[in-house]
Amino acid sequence: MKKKNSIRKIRNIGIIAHIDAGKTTVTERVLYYTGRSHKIGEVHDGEAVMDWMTDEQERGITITSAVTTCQWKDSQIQIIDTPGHVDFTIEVERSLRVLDGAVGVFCAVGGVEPQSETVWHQADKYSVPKMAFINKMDRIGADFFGTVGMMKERLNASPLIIQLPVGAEDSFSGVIDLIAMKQIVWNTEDMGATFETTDIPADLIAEAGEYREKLIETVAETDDDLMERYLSEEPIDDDALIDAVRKATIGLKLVPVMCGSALRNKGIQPLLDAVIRYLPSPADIPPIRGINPITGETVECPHRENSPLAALIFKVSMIEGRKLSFVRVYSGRLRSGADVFNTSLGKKEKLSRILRMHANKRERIDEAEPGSIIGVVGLKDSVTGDTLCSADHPVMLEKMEFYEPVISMAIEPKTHSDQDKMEQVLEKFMAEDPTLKVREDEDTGQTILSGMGELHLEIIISRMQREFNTGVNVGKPQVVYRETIAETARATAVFDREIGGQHLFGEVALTLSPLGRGTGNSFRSEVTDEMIPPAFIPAIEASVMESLESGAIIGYPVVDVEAVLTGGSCKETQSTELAYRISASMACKEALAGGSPFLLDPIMKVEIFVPEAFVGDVIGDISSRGGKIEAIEAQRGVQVIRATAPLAKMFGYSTSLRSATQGRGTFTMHFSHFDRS
Ligand SMILES: Nc1nc2c(ncn2[C@@H]2O[C@H](COP(=O)(O)OP(=O)(O)OP(=O)(O)O)[C@@H](O)[C@H]2O)c(=O)[nH]1
Repeated sequence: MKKKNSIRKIRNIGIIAHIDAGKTTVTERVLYYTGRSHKIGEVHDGEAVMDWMTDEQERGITITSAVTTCQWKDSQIQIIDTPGHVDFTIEVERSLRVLDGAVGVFCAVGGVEPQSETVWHQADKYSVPKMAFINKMDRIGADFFGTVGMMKERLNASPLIIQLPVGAEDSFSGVIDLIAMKQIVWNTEDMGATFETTDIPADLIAEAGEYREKLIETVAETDDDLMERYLSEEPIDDDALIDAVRKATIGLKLVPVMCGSALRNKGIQPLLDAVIRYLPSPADIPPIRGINPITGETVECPHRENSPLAALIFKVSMIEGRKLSFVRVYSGRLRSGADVFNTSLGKKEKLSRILRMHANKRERIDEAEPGSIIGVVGLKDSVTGDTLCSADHPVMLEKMEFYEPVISMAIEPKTHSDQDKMEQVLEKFMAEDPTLKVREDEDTGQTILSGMGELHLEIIISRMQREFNTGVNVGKPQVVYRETIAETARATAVFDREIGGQHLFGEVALTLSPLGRGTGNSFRSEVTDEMIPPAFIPAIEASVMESLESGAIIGYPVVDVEAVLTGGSCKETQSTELAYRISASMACKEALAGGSPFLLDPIMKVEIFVPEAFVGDVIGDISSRGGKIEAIEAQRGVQVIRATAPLAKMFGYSTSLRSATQGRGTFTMHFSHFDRS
């Protein structure tokens, strides 16, 4: 039996980093030193424990949000893998929601690079307390203070140096702990598993003293008690200092900075100690709030075992044909074998197993306490974003997001044997990813994949090929449009025919009128019972709604149209549901064609982060793409340009932004709404 952890001993953290800063290597070392992973899988050997998807290894990006639990001293650290690419911002944001703190890993040579700027800003948006680890101190050109400077400049962070590097590049041997005022030097023979704590060498005493003074001064500025003691020159003990650093970190006032070299096995153990010391436990952060779906009231879900259950599914994976849902428990306990209520689905689901995910094994546990992040087997219909709770205390933790797949791509199996595999693999992907849609094109019979962006679909295709050995031919990515009408149009259709020896009759008169953008479609009946018997109205409504799925121009779904059933007739013995369905569909198609139909573009909400000097060029480029600038504001040292732009004009934008900003600009892009471009 696993030792039970008190909630104060849990740390849920994410590691945020620019591609190549060493996130995987740091994570690997953490798993190694915490004793759960027995072999260090170097990234370049393709054996890293976290990066188990082939695609990630080849592309060098991390796209899963799996969680890995490890034990450090008497605490439990749960590492949530945060993906870093813009096309996956929904995944990034979802993982930022379930973690309580983050460690930013920076390369001591490259410093703060654009991609980490974006994720850092997102973490700021979610008020996530952070620490920084300046990695690769062994590399030529490693510059600890330069990187700290960039944290101020580019992230507008308030770094708090709590360690100094000893030596640099080849001679980097360890760190000076400015709180304990000791030197830590790593042994090289045992992969850095052991280290020695010594007095600070004479030649570094002055520098260490100076930085300790700065440390106390900076922390004192955030803490009145400490400031008083500092000003009256009272001695400040380590515990008081640690306590004040912890408060300032959790209060988002300071970012403790440490350093090391993950590859050379230096700096990881103090980093783990600092995660426990300075980053919050679930009990240190304000309780999450949800909505009671029945009353609409706000419900607080404190991290307490005796509160009603509230848990969030933040990722679903199909592993070996089984659905594994990753869940964060906020309130109450999740018990294996128990029924839970899925608020989003409005029904009960059975939990068959709860698994604690370690790097190299899954451990079955009977129950999960508040603050736990675990894998759950048995939830059949639940998807990412759903809330689990108890039926007598319903709560919805996350607003249902409305995903609009905006890019589609036709795919077909390469060979006959790929056909069946393709269907199975797509089914698996859809179970994992609520943003992926698959349908068959009625005219061509091709399978059409739709998703959130170009890269999203590209990754799906390459996973099909590499992980599942399923060959597919793919078409060009296409924008998914919507259709609507510009003016009111009326149509009457009569179905009057003999089918299978029976005479069928139905007459329907329909008026379609344009509605405001974003209203959706609606249906209303104005007919009397004599014109059309009420029993047939639901069938007519269903048929009209179905017909609106396919517009008159290209066949994209029709939106923002009001359909009014204005007339019709019946014949007592001949009118049937089928006849009304057919006539309603005919009338709808005719009215759509007569209402001056036009296409609506997916309009994207674009957020671009750039240094001041490039703002003019970026605005010019966005405007030439038909984009509209909504706001420009300074945020933590960079300019944030918020704009909307039609997706069709945003293909290849990342390349163009990179070249316009010497690689400094980054952006995120989300679907906003459909409109005329
Ligand atoms: N010299 C040196 N190289 C390092 C260090 N840490 C990581 N590396 C190397 O840097 C490269 C990138 O490291 P990763 O751990 O894959 O970086 P990452 O941030 O996970 O990168 P992605 O998976 O591409 O996002 C690898 O070749 C590592 O071996 C370090 O401390 N010193």
